[in-house]
Amino acid sequence: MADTHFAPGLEGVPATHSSVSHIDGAAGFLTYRGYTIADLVEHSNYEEVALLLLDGALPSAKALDQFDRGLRAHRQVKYNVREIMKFMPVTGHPMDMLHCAVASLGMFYPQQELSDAERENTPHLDAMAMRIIARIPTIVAMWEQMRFGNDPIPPRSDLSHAANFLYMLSGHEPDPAFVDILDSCLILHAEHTINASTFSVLVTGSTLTNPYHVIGGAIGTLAGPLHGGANQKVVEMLEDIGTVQRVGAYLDGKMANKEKIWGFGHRVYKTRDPRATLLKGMMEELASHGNLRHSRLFEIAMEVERQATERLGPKGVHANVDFYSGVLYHEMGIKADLFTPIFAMARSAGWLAHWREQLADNRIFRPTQVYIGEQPKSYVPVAQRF
Ligand SMILES: CC(=O)SCCNC(=O)CCNC(=O)[C@H](O)C(C)(C)COP(=O)(O)OP(=O)(O)OC[C@H]1O[C@@H](n2cnc3c(N)ncnc32)[C@H](O)[C@@H]1OP(=O)(O)O
Ligand SMILES: O=C([O-])CC(=O)C(=O)O
Repeated sequence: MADTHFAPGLEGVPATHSSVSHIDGAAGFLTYRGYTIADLVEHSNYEEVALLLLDGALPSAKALDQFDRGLRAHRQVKYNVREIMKFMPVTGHPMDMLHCAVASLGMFYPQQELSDAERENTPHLDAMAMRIIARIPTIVAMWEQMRFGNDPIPPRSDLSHAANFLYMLSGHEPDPAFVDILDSCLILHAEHTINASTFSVLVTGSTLTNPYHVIGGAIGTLAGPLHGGANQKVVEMLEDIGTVQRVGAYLDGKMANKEKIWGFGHRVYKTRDPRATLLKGMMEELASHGNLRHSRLFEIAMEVERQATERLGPKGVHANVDFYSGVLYHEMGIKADLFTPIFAMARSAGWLAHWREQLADNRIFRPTQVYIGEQPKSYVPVAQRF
């Protein structure tokens, strides 16, 4: 069979119609439902952006208030989820924990797959989406306490989504500057067209399975180092480089061995990812106040970006969203293995918006393949095989 239509990694192949977000990869431009990410970071907050993604339009004050109250009211997870988490090895990666814990939420709800009536019932789907967005931060923050032998810190309903997460992570009143930064990071990570994890949402959702499987699968997909897992790798790489003076030799070694530079390159952007620009700007803003705790890491990051862009820019390989996010989280005192779970917290809104879009016009995903195996032949009994 001819393989003229085969595109490895489905590069350039449209998998769906969508109105959730749009990327101009040549210009380095990203919009959610028509609004630029820069505008949303400046004027909005994560709660509003999540609802914008889910509903398709900026909400009225009443709708936003209702959604926000819903998020605050559903932060608690059932005691049984905590019991399940108790059996997970504390040495496991938080993304593995999150994958299991989110999938397990489906067992605490009556239906295992969506009936036709449920699929067409918008308020029912809205409620499921809102509850998932509300609970992922709780699970991540609970784990941060539980893995060090502490009791989870109960969520607070008087705090915003970002503030409550930071509070639950540490048990301390969060620094308002860090709340603002995290809120902006959540906005910037909330959505990104048909990336690998969102594609997994479309495929899993198209079978009409429950949203916990859909989001669990997406979390597993995001965890990989070629996707969301790169943010942890970036900070590990910067630590490994250690000093600004070592950047050149480090990059030369990587290039010579044909190894990837973490946080660089993108299937769609052939210029700098606009989210990297905004994240770097936030780090510069923090630095301008002169009290960065980890300025060394930021200086190394900037030098890696400068030198890696000199080497890889001509190929269209530039810094992506994962390059500066970890440096920011590190500055906020967040551990490196929580960077990708924070990405998942944010992306849950985009995933669920695509899940809703898929259900509204569903057809099961079932692509084909180019068969390159053997033609039919006779079975050979084991005694006659060499
Ligand atoms: C949230 C996100 O998912 S953002 C992406 C996060 N992932 C990373 O940062 C991991 C590092 N980056 C990568 O592995 C890739 O750039 C990906 C996975 C993001 C995109 O992969 P693809 O679109 O398949 O790009 P592909 O691997 O074909 O790269 C094209 C060329 O650029 C090079 N290249 C791409 N990324 C990098 C990199 N990070 N370091 C060095 N070279 C790179 C490739 O070696 C290839 O070179 P060649 O044409 O000489 O063979
Ligand atoms: O779009 C992609 O392929 C990966 C990405 O940047 C994201 O998911 O945010």
